[in-house]
Order: sequence, then structure tokens, then C-alpha cells
Amino acid sequence: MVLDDLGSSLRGTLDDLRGKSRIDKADVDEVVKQIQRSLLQADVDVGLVMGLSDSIKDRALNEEPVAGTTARDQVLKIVYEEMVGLVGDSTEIPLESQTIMLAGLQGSGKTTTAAKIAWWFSKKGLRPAVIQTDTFRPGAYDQAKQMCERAEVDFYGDPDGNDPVEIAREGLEATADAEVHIVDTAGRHALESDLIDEIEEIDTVVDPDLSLLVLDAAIGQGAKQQAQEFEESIGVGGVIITKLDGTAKGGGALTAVNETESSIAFLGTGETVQDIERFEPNGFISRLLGMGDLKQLSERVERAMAETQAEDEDWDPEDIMKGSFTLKDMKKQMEAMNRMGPLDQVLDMIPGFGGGIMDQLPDDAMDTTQDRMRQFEVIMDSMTDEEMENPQSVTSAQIERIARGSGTEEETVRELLSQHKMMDQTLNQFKGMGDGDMQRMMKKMQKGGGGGGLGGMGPFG
Ligand SMILES: Nc1nc2c(ncn2[C@@H]2O[C@H](COP(=O)(O)OP(=O)(O)OP(=O)(O)O)[C@@H](O)[C@H]2O)c(=O)[nH]1
Repeated sequence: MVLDDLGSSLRGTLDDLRGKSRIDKADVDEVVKQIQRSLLQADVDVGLVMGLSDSIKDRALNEEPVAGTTARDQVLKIVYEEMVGLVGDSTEIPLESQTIMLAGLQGSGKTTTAAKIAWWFSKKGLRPAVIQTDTFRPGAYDQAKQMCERAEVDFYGDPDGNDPVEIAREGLEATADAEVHIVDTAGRHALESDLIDEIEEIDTVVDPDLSLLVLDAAIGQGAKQQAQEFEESIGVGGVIITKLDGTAKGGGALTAVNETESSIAFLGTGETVQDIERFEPNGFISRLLGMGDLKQLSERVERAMAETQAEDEDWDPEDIMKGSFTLKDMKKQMEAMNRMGPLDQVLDMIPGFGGGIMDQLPDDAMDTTQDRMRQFEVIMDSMTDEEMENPQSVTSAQIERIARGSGTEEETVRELLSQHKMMDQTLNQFKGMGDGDMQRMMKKMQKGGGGGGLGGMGPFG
């Protein structure tokens, strides 16, 4: 994730401020130094970094802290607000019929992103279509077609065509039934003038409502020139930063946003069609600073639960709170968990888990957990319906049979059963709770009660 180490390096500095009621210049300088280092390493433009540093210094030394807040929380609040200001608002994407054109250099991730955006619109209830006009890169057609099939969205392309402008025109006609048209264009190695001419022609034919510049997070300072050229030729309405899962950079994209006076629309966080997020400045910076992102998390949970439920209409997660919690429910929950994406990405969104705790875990801890989940799934596949419904009555002889059937150890089967028991007991406690208790618990979570994170979103949460 972009600026990955900012949360952990800041946390140390901020922890030193614990117990202080006022902050002096040396404290502020130290905090600003940490931020500068992280931002510059992430390729954020020097001018932007300096502007941000000055604002933070000025506010931290001159603003009166809100009554009842500690010096540490006050600094954190200022850093948070200034960082949100730096990344700017999210590009507005109305949920209505529209045409979006994607532009960018070769390999920036346009084709992948086109399918991702289409998937995103389809999940919002609109009918999207992707029009592939890349006649330059062999394989672009097949790649786009396959991804659109995976995303279950309409697709138009012409594997034998060699005129992108013509394909764009035909594509719009052929997909007239769709509500949202996403036009993918070819990328080139550098900003050759023929690319610019071509994209200007496509732009004229397509007449998009919005042109988005797709940038690889690792692009660095080169982003500035590209952004300028695209801005001059087609006008950039927003930026998409791709491959944020694979780099600690991403600052170049911020420069591009600044250069084109646009904003960030989406973030790409992986290679599959679901690995796209709407850019939400507050959540993004919260996550960066290790304060979690409850909004993204709850959206992912809702989506995963809905998909799991759609597969099996007899299963309703709400029943868990009413009736008993069986192994079948646990299996469904694990399926939903898998749909939420890699565990480390999910944990990153939970307040208190961001950065800090993850850094302290051994590198393979996440793999182990995911391996274990897979083993549990295999075990559950070897169990009978009766055993799944009543796991508490499973006997030693049955455990032996299940282990043999699933090719696992008896110990792992026992572990699954005891995990189920623990979850069942925890859920029973919730069932006895009133709404007030539940709200108190949620509040505690939002404050980052997990410990280890920056915690204390209190003053602005
Ligand atoms: N890890 C990761 N990989 C990505 C992401 N987005 C795209 N990719 C990968 O980046 C590579 C290039 O992506 P494409 O979508 O082919 O890029 P393109 O801009 O269409 O390329 P051209 O057609 O050559 O201009 C592919 O291997 C993608 O799988 C992302 O968010 N994360």
C-alpha cells in the first residue's frame, strides 16, 4: 500500500508525545520530518511535501487544542486533516448512464481497469459495457474479453480491426443497450505524437463524459509530464492509481492529480476484477495512518455476504443471531471471508490493526492463517450433513474418519471443532446483548480499542 511505512514511523514519534499537554517546536519538527521522509520516498513532489510541512507546523504550533484532547491527538488530527487535503476529494462518479474513456501509458493497467470499473458499475446496478480499441498490443483483445467474461459484463472489440477510431464508433453502436460505456485505449511506450493524435480522434468520436488517466503507482516523477500531455490533448477528469498492492510508492499519481487539477477516482489493488476501490480520502488516509477504514470494510463485508447468500438462498446470515450457529454457518462465513480478499488487506481496514500490528507479525503469519482456512474447508467437505448441523456431538471415531477422508490430521479436525465452539459461545454472548451494548462495543472498536494502532480517533471520529 502506498506510503506503507508512514503509519508505523509516525506512531513511534507520536507515542513519545503521550502524556504531554503542549507540544514544542522540536516535537513538531520531528513529526514533520517523519512525514517528509515517507512522502518523498513515495515520490510525492517536493513542492507538495514542503507546502504540507509548513501547514502542519503552523497549525500544530498555533492552533489551540480542542478542550480535553491530548497534544498527541491534536497533532494526529492536524496531520490527518492536512493529508486528506493533500490527496484531495474523490472524483465524482454519478451512478447514471455515461461514457468513460481510459488513457495512459503501456502497461499502466488500462485494460484490467476497464473491466474492473465495469464490474464496479454492475455491482451498483447499472449495465456497463467495455469497448476495447487497442489494436496495437497483440493479446489486448483476448485479455479484455476474458476479464469482461469474468466480470460478467458486456464487451465489444474487433480482433481483426486495425482502426481504433472505427472500432470505438462501432463499439458504441453495438453496445447501445448498455448504460455505462467504458472505452479502453491503446498505450504506447512513450508519449509518441501518433498516440496523442489517435487518442484525440477517439476522444472526438466517443465524446466521453469523463476521461480518466490510468497511472501505475510506481511511476514516480514521470507522472508530471504525462499528466500535462494528456491534460492538453483530451483533458483529464480524474486519475486511477493501479498496482497499489505491489508498491510503497504512489506519490507520482498525487503529482499528476495536482498537475491536472483533477482528483483520484479509483484505486487498483490487485489483478482480479474485484480488486478495485473507489477512492475515499478520509478512509484512505485513516488506513495509511493506521486508523483503519471502517467504511471500506463494511462495504466489502456486505458485498461478500450478499454474494455468499446469493449462491445459497436457504442460508441467511441473520439466522445466526436467531437460531443456533452450525458448522454450515461457519463454512459460509469462511467463504464470505475469502471473497473479501487477502486477509492482510482486510485487517488493514480494522482500526488498531493498521500498519503496526501487521508489521509485528512474522511474514508468513497471514499465509498460515489462509492455509488453515483452506484446510478447514477441506475438512468440512468430508463431514456429513448431520455432523455439520451438530458439531458438538461429533465422536472420536467420527473425528478419525473425517481426518482420514480429508487427508488431514485429527488434531486439525479437533481444532476446527473447538474454533466453532468458541465462535458459538461468543455469538451466544452477543445474542443476550441489547442494542445499547452493541453500540457501545462498536464505539470502542471505532476508537481503535484493539491497541497497537494509533488509536484515539476520538477528537475527530
Ligand atoms: N498487482 C496488480 N497488477 C495489476 C493491477 N492492475 C493491472 N495489473 C497488471 O498489470 C499488467 C498490465 O495491465 P494491463 O491492463 O494489460 O495494462 P494496459 O495499460 O492495458 O497495457 P497496454 O494495453 O499495453 O497499454 C497486467 O499483468 C495486469 O494484470 C493492480 O491493481 N495490481
